[in-house]
Amino acid sequence: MPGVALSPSIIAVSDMSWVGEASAVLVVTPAQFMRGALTSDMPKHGQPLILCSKGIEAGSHLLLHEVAAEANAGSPIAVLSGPTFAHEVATGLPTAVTLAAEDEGLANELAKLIARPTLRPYVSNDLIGAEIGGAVKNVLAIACGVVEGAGLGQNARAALIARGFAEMTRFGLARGARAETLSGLSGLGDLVLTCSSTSSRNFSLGMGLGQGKRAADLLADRLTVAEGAFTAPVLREAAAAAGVAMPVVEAVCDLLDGRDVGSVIEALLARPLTRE
Ligand SMILES: NC(=O)c1ccc[n+]([C@@H]2O[C@H](COP(=O)([O-])OP(=O)(O)OC[C@H]3O[C@@H](n4cnc5c(N)ncnc54)[C@H](O)[C@@H]3O)[C@@H](O)[C@H]2O)c1
Ligand SMILES: O=P(O)(O)OC[C@H](O)CO
Repeated sequence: MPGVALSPSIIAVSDMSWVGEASAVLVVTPAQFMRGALTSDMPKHGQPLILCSKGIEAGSHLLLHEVAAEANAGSPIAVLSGPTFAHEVATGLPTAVTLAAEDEGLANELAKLIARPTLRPYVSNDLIGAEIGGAVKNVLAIACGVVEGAGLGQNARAALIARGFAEMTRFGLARGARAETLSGLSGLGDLVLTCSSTSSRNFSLGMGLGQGKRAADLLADRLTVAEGAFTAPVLREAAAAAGVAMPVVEAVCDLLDGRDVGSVIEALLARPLTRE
């Protein structure tokens, strides 16, 4: 993040043994590397792990708090998620987030540690809901970027946000999330943010797909992660396993697999009419 100075209270180190000095650990590797980072690299001192990454593990279909519990048994786990473009948080623009932990006492303690005059955490004990909102919205943001890139209009984007939220809710409820978490900051809040801005890496990946570029070329050019590209195929499998229909997610998978935009949109619109 060029041009943004680190707070003097943050010390950047490359030696993981420093983790022992911390009162809590923010875990921020891309989702698919979280198990590896927690298993092999990190000394285990039993401090709370605050998971900030958004995704579902490939193969196991586990949410990241489940991955962390397996990789680092004994550490208390919390999830920090919500509408948080990093450059806005870093420059002190007002931001609100969900901070979830099974033990609400822990969530309250961590909220005090993390809160700043312009960063306001709301606590929850619904880890599943907080994680599913963040993981699913990344895939839906790709879809909204496609709409922008292909010039499909603002009606289409609003429809995708609303129907995408219906998919997020169906999948979340099937996996044990609470509806009010999905309609809160970490679900609907983050969905609205990432579906409306080119600051989102997922949205901008979708824009490229909508302009007819190949997913492999777009991903090869990136310096930072667009999690939705990795979550989409995992989510498609996990939704099938849970018996949940997610047509927008399937359409994103088809586009990432190289199908052309016109035929994917046509197929999405040609599905049988149904109840809202
Ligand atoms: N950037 C944001 O605005 C933002 C906001 C909220 C949540 N997130 C989530 O945070 C996570 C990380 O996002 P980011 O923007 O920091 O991504 P990034 O790609 O900029 O950085 C990820 C970090 O993980 C490291 N890393 C990459 N591969 C690794 C591996 N195999 N083992 C260990 N470390 C590895 C990278 O060196 C880098 O320091 C994602 O899940 C993202 O969805 C990002
Ligand atoms: O740039 P994106 O699409 O990864 O979005 C970043 C954050 O998840 C927004 O909350």
